[in-house]
Amino acid sequence: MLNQFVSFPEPGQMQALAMYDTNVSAATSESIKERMPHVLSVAGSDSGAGAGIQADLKTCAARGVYCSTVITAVTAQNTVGVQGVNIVPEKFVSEQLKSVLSDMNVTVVKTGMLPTVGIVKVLNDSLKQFPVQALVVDPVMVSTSGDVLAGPSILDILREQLLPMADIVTPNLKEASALLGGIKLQTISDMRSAAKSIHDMGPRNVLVKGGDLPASSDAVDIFFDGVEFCELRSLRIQTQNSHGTGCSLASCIAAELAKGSQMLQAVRVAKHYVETALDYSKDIHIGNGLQGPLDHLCKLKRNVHSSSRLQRFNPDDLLLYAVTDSKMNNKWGRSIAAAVKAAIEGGATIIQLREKDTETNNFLEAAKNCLEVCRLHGVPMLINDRIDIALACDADGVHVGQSDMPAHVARSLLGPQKIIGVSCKTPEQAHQAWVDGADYIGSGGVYSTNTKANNSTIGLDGLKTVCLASKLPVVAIGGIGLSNVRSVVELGPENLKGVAVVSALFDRECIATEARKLHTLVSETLKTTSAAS
Ligand SMILES: Cc1ncc(COP(=O)(O)OP(=O)(O)O)c(N)n1
Ligand SMILES: Cc1nc(C(=O)O)sc1CCOP(=O)(O)O
Ligand SMILES: [Mg+2]
Repeated sequence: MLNQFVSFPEPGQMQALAMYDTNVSAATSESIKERMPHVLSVAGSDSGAGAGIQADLKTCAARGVYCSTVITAVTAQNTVGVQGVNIVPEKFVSEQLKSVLSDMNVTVVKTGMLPTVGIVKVLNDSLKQFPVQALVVDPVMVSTSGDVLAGPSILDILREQLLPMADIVTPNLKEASALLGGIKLQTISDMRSAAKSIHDMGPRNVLVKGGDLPASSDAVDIFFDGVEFCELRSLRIQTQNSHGTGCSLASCIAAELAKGSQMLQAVRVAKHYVETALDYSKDIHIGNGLQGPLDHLCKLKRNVHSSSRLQRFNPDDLLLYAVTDSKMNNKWGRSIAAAVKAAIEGGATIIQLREKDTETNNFLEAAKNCLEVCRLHGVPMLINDRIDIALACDADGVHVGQSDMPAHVARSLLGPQKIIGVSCKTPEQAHQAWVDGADYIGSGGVYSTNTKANNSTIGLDGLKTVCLASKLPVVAIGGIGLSNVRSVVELGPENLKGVAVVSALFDRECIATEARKLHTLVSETLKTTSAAS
C-alpha cells in the first residue's frame, strides 16, 4: 500500500508561502491543497488526553501534519488507569470513515484501539473502497496501566486481514507476544525472531518495541523490512510520564510518511521525537496517578513560567524604563543580570536588554538569567532588535526601531501575547506603528545623548507632537536624567507614560540609588501633571 512518495514542502515553508506571497496563483494554492500531508487516526478517545486520539492529534500537530479522527471507543481514563470503555457501534465507525475518507485527501491511515472484530472489518472495507498511500497499525491491546483495550478475540482478524494491508505494524513486547500466540519475549534475539514471524503475517515492515525489555539500560527497538534488521537504540529515560508513547510513536511515523519520508527514516524521526518529548516531560506533574502523559508539543513548562505575568501589557509599566548597555556594564565590572537586578530593586518598571556588541550565545545566556530576575519581581523584560533572542528565551517582547525588523513581521513571529515597542520620531511613524500592532512607542531623542551615535533629536516639541498624534502609550527617550526628567514629564499628554533611560542608571556607581531617585521624580511629576490637567 505504500506508494512512491513525492517530497512535500516542510510546514515552515508552507507557512512562509502563505504569509508573504500574497500573489499565490490559483494553480499554486491548488497544488498546496492537494499535497497537504494528512493522517487519519482511527483510534479510541482518552479522556486524560495522554494517549489515543488525543495523542495522535497532538503528535501530528507537533510534526506539522493535519490529523483527522475516527473514534472507535470512548474511554474514561486518567493517570491512574482506565475506569470505563464505551465502544462506538461499528455502523457509526463506518459512517465516520466514509465522511473523512470520501472528502479529505487522507495520505496515511494510522490505527490504534480497534476493540471489536466488527470495527476491524469496517475499517478493512473502507480502506479497500478509499485506498490511501500508507497504513500504520499500532496493535493496541493493553493500556500503559495494564487495562485491556482490545481482547484476544480480535487477534485472528488482525493477523488475517489488517496486517497484510499494513505498511508497518508497531507492537510492544506484550502485543508481539499476543500476536504470536503468547510466546515469551525476553531478549533482543527473541525480538528479532518475533519481528520475522510477524512479518510473515503480511505487513511490509515491523517495529517490535523493546521499552519493557528487562535488564536493558537502553530502549531498544527492532525494525525489520523483510530483508534486513535494524537495531534502534535510545537512552532509557527515567520518568513516570510515559502514558501515550506507543500512540505517539506510531502517529509520528504516520506523520513523517505523510510528509514523504522513507519508512526507516520515518521510524528514526519518530523514535527521536518520543525520546525528546519523554525527556522534556519527565518532571511535569499532571494528575495524581502513576501514568502521567507526555508533553507532546514541549510547551507546557514554558507556559507555567510565563503565566507568572498574568497581564499581558500594562502601559503604566513604562514609568521607569531601564535600557541596558553592555559597554557601561563592562566599564563598571557588572554582569547584565546584576545591573538589571539593581535597577529593579531601585524601582525600574520595565527592562529592555540592549546589547549591541554581545555575542549571540552570551546574549542568550544573559537574557535567560535576566528573565529569571524579572519574573521573580513581576517586571516585564523586552529584547532590543533581536527577535531570535526574544523567541529563544521567551522574553515578554521586543523593541524595534525604524531600520529593524518591521513591527508587523515581529508581531507575526511573536504572536499576539508579546509586547512590541517601536521607535518613532514622527506622527507618520507613530501611525504605522499602531497599524502594525505595536503596544507602545519609544519617542526621542528628546535631548542629545552620547549613548547612541548619530541620533537626531526631536526635542520636547517633537515628543509632544508624536504623543498627540497617537493612540498608543509613549515613553520618552534620549539624554534624560535627574536634571531634566521633570520637564519631560510635565509636557502633559495623557499617553506620555514614562521615561526610558540608559546612562542615567547604568553609567552610575549605584544603579539602585539612581533608579529610586528617578522613580520618585517621575511618579510625583506624573501625579501632579495629571491632577492639573
Ligand atoms: C524605549 C526605546 N525607545 C527607542 C529605542 C531606540 O530603538 P532603535 O531606534 O531601534 O535604536 P537602537 O536602540 O536599536 O539603537 C529603544 N531602544 N528603546
Ligand atoms: C537607545 C536610544 N534610542 C534613542 C532614540 O532617540 O530613539 S536615544 C537612545 C539612547 C538613550 O540613552 P541615554 O538615556 O543614555 O541618553
Ligand atoms: Mg533597534
